[in-house]
Amino acid sequence: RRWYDRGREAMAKCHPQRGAGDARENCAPLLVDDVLTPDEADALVAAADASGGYRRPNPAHRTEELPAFLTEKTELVAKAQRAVIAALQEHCGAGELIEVATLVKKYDASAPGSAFGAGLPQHKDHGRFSATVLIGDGFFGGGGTRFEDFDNVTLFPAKGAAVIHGAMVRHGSDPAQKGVRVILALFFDEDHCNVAAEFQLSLLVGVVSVLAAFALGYFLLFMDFEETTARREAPVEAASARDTMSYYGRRLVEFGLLGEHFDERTETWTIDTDGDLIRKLRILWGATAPSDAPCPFDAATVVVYAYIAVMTNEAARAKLLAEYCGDGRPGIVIGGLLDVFLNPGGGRVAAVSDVLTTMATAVAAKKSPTCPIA
Ligand SMILES: O=C(O)CCC(=O)C(=O)O
Ligand SMILES: [Fe+2]
Repeated sequence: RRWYDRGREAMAKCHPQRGAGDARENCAPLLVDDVLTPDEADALVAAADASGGYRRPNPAHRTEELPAFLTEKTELVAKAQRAVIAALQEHCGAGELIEVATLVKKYDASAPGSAFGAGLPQHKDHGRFSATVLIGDGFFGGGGTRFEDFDNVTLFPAKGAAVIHGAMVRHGSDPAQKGVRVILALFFDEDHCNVAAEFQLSLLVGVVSVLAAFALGYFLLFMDFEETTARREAPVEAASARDTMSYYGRRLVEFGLLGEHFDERTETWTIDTDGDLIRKLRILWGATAPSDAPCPFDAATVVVYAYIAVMTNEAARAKLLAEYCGDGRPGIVIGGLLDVFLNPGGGRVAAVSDVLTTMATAVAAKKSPTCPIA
């Protein structure tokens, strides 16, 4: 086999992209019993509590999240993954799956916060397939996984059982009225889509490298040495920027978009411009772009859409609009992202704000955004 055959096969298999008609991502919800025994579920909650790694992604929600992928994978998490993957293969026609994200989530009805209580508004997930394993059932009232797209059917797995479904099916958890509900949330995508994304990236890197080689040759032929020396002495602009940590920033961090660039102590994040960010955004774009997105693939719109795509619910959207458009300072966070990404040296803030304002207005009006910068 030629070197690129695997990548081409993966691309063919991965098509259509998420949101473009792969029926499996709309796979109907199903209860799967005995993913873990009740004792194993208790042990997993105890291990999660002992890790001390819980974070609150949104102060308005009484929800704490422990990104299990940051901790050592326990055998219990691996067992749950094997069981739900087998069920997704049987029920939804899934193929070989890879992990997109794995989280332990704790919904505590007595924790401070008000917006949505101890639950999650309706949303779609990352990846193509999702599973929620109930591991802590010390709650009363509410607390089921509700599926808006399926006549609001609400499923209540027993402790150690799971709900599985396609990631594009809208769902959320009704707030627990009393006590604490704990789940293991598992998100998957097809393995060949990962291979396809890597292959597309390698092609892009190849093309860019050839262009860069030509540009370098041209530069070496014609460069003006004196001017270059002068430039080298000019103060070096930092190729990164800092911004105030927000809920959305946290989501980006959690989904691996900003890597290690989050400083817990100062609650600030630093955006890298080394290409890793855009690589991940491209993969995320493939996994989460709105299906009616009219923009052609374009670096800046990818950032905007990726950002909007992580805001999977009404509350988050309202918060975005209030936070970034309501007070006359549109787009601080996303503006910072775009500005750094497009122009590490600075500038371009006004253009960036225009992009965000257009997008945010379209989102608020529930219209599909047109492409302001393509
Ligand atoms: O808690 C639940 O029942 C659903 C969790 C969920 O949808 C998620 O974590 O994405
Ligand atoms: Fe979900």
